[in-house]
Amino acid sequence: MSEIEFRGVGKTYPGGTTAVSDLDLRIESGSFTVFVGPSGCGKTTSMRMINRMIVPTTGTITVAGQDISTVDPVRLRLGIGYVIQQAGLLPHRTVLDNVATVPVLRGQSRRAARRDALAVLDRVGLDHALAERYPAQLSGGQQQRVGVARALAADPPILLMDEPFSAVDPVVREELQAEMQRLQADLHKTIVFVTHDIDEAIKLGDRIAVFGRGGVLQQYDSPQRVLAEPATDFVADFAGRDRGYRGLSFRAADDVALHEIRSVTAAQVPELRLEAGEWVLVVDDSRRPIGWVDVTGVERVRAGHALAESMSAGGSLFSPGADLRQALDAAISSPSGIGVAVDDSGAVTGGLLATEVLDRLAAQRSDEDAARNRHFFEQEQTR
Ligand SMILES: Nc1ncnc2c1ncn2[C@@H]1O[C@H](COP(=O)(O)OP(=O)(O)OP(=O)(O)O)[C@@H](O)[C@H]1O
Repeated sequence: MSEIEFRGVGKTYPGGTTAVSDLDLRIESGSFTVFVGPSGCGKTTSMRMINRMIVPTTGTITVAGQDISTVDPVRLRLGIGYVIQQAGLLPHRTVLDNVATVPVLRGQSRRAARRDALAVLDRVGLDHALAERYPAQLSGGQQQRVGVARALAADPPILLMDEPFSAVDPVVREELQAEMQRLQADLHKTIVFVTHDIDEAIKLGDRIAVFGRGGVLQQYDSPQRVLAEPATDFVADFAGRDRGYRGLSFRAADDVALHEIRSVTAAQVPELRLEAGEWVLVVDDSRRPIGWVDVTGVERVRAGHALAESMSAGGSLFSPGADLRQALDAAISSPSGIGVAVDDSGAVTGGLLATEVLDRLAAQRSDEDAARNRHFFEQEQTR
């Protein structure tokens, strides 16, 4: 068990800045908790008080029921992995030795620690070929993976992650987020993750703690509830005007209708007879989508231009198990207005329309509103 609890915790720095005010928070063992909020609202300070890098001014923090102010900080930190932005790797040690650092410090033989480190590299999706490189010889995303591997190597029950993915580009960031979700599904660590990005918080967190100015906790709730029922105007503002749209990611899209899509292979494109405004999907031999063509595209191909230059790139795809947000994204990012649905192998299974996705949303919401209002009318009658 590795539950973390803050009771009446405050931190005022020597200069007089109050970074955290009267924080009460219980982080369940095995949960993924995200501290989110704008810059300077005390997220990092709150996180660093968990491993005693920062000492609170008031209040108590317990880990697994034990007041951490009574635990030797070195011993405490052996059970708490820590991942930071830019990975914080030792520049003069190889990837493998970086990952093996803490186990060696804990007394494991170097040979055994290096062997185990290789297994951890597998866990975080890093090729063994990278093991003997130095950090500077890796991409930003690879460095972050090494940072995560190093934190996992000692198999600590708790993992603290301070903006670990904020310095990498958006595509790599999504990959790292997905990797984290996969890892957590396997490992069930108690993870505390700091970010200022509400989308990252919603994606990763089982629970989100939204911090506001002066380090005041505004809401501690599931991502769904932070979006649907913001506790304060600050949370509503921070979660953004498009929080209704973000909330679509919690709605299943399995009942959205799929229509047949008109599709051709690349070889068939020159034969197409299209009206203005008509679109046809180009697929490969395994029926995987390549792009869309309209009448202009077909004319360009006939005039001898390469197909790749004549097509319009497809939008995002709608995969099995995806939610309403992905369904709507697929439809509105497609040049034809038709979202492309694919199966697990990536082959086209049909098309979906934005208007029908919105109809599904309206139907789901009207059921929920009816259920809420029924309760309201019952209350009226019993008065
Ligand atoms: N060592 C320090 N001495 C004095 N003030 C500090 C110190 N560390 C942080 N602060 C101040 O405490 C407040 C909270 O900082 P903290 O880093 O916890 O916020 P944060 O929410 O993590 O912000 P960011 O996202 O920018 O890292 C800020 O006003 C900051 O300037």
